[in-house]
Amino acid sequence: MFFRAGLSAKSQLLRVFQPASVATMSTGTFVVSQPLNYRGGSRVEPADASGTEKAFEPATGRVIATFTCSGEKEVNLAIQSAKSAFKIWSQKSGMERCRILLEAARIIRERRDEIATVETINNGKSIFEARMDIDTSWQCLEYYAGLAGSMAGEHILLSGGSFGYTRREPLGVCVGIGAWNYPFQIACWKSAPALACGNAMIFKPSPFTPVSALLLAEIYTEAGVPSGLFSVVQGGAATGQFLCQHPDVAKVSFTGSVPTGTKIMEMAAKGIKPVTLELGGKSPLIIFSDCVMENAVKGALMANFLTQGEVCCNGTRVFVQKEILDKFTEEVVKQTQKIKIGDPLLEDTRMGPLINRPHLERVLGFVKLAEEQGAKVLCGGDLYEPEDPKLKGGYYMRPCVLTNCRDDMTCVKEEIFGPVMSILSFDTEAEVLQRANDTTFGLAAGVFTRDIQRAHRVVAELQAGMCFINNYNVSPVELPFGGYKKSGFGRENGRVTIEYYSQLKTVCVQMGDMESAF
Ligand SMILES: NC(=O)C1=CN([C@@H]2O[C@H](COP(=O)(O)OP(=O)(O)OC[C@H]3O[C@@H](n4cnc5c(N)ncnc54)[C@H](O)[C@@H]3O)[C@@H](O)[C@H]2O)C=CC1
Ligand SMILES: C[N+](C)(C)CCCC(=O)O
Repeated sequence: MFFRAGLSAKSQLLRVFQPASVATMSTGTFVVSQPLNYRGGSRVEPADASGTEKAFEPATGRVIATFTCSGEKEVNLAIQSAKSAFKIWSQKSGMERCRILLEAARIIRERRDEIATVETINNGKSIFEARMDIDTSWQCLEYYAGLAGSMAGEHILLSGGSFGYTRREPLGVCVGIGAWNYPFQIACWKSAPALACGNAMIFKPSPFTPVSALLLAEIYTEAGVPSGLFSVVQGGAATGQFLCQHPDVAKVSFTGSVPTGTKIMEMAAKGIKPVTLELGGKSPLIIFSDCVMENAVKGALMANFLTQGEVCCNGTRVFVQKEILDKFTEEVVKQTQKIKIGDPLLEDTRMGPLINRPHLERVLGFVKLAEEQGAKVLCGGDLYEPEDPKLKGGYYMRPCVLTNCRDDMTCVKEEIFGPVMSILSFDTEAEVLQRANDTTFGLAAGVFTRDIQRAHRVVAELQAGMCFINNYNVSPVELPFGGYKKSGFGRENGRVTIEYYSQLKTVCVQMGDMESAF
């Protein structure tokens, strides 16, 4: 088995990368038998349990791992171990941390295909996309490695030669809680800035996708972080609560749904802990009639069908200016029907299965409801049955384009988190802006137009944290990402995220004798 679970830290250091093992991986073969918790620099079985979970291969419906959810004792042990590691790590200079993070980035790059393969097997996204995710993962580590050495405070002169200065200090033990749609990328987008700032991190993946975070933990160890600095605890809501409520946890960074985000914030409020919340969305994509049609069509597909549509920032409300509605719709349907669905490990597949059966049924339910409410299904929205017999138990559907949509329909108001695009038409810029902003979410938005002034005028009015002009769903790690309104707050990526993983200490220095009111 290619998966090097269970090797000691030492033998991992001696490990030689074996790309041949990746080549032998195919859909329907992978099983994980090693522990999926990572603490103190190695894989461990949790010290106590609050139930068990099964992880699936969505392409086939096979169980690939059965694991124990961590109880309070295990969470406490992980926090203890993180606290010890924090003592060592936080004393290192930024340049020392930089070197280790760069080494981790290098290892991820070297093992890109292997990590992408694991991601595809456990999540279902195409291998083509998974490789892109792994690229934005190592790029994130590289980016924060670069910033680690240049973190600095200010020096402020005061009267009489006195002065003050500020120190940017780490927070301590941070918790990362992830969703299942970008398991490895989320773990990197949270841990890279956390570690760069001198923190330790305990990461809890979604129980649907427990596997790839372990590879990251092993890579950090191999790169030289102190043992315990990055730990993985597995489990669902109960385990997450133990983490969020622990008094020794300094910060929680969460990616997931709005209802869970609310609970996380409530728990953090009790301990006065800062939180970063990356929540859901129902983002607008506005296509003006003066767009470059070919680009706008590509944009609409990128905005809706990456990772089977299971993307928080997807532009699922596609507003098209009336003059080009028919032409645009025809072209979008044509391109959507060409998307190759099937075994996600095949090189030419562009859409794999959804994450699990209940989610597939939920997404199909949204399509049915849309039809009942008057929308017209132009393509897809039904089950896809691959010919390959080993894929029969998988969770596939055809990507769907809906037209005749109205703003009050459920498919236009609620996050579907599946491959379902709703097309709406509009007349004027003022009208589309009002409709685009008429949502409690505010994660992302997109505009396609050739009119440069209109593009900037429109994005200035859009109530969304991440706006795209003439592209969509690209993720340069240099750019901050995060939401407005109920899509959350705090940011991931970009320079600003340093502020979310550090705290500012002010030091006020008296040079002469001090004065007193007494
Ligand atoms: N803004 C963003 O970057 C993203 C947002 N999302 C949102 O996430 C949702 C899908 O992801 P899911 O994993 O189903 O979301 P979820 O909110 O059910 O779970 C997310 C994570 O929180 C954990 N969790 C659940 N209850 C908890 C509790 N009470 N305390 C602590 N942890 C708890 C889960 O085990 C999981 O690891 C979508 O609705 C989407 O809107 C997903 C990906 C990215
Ligand atoms: C990588 N990207 C931009 C397509 C999505 C990132 C946010 C998420 O985790 O859903």
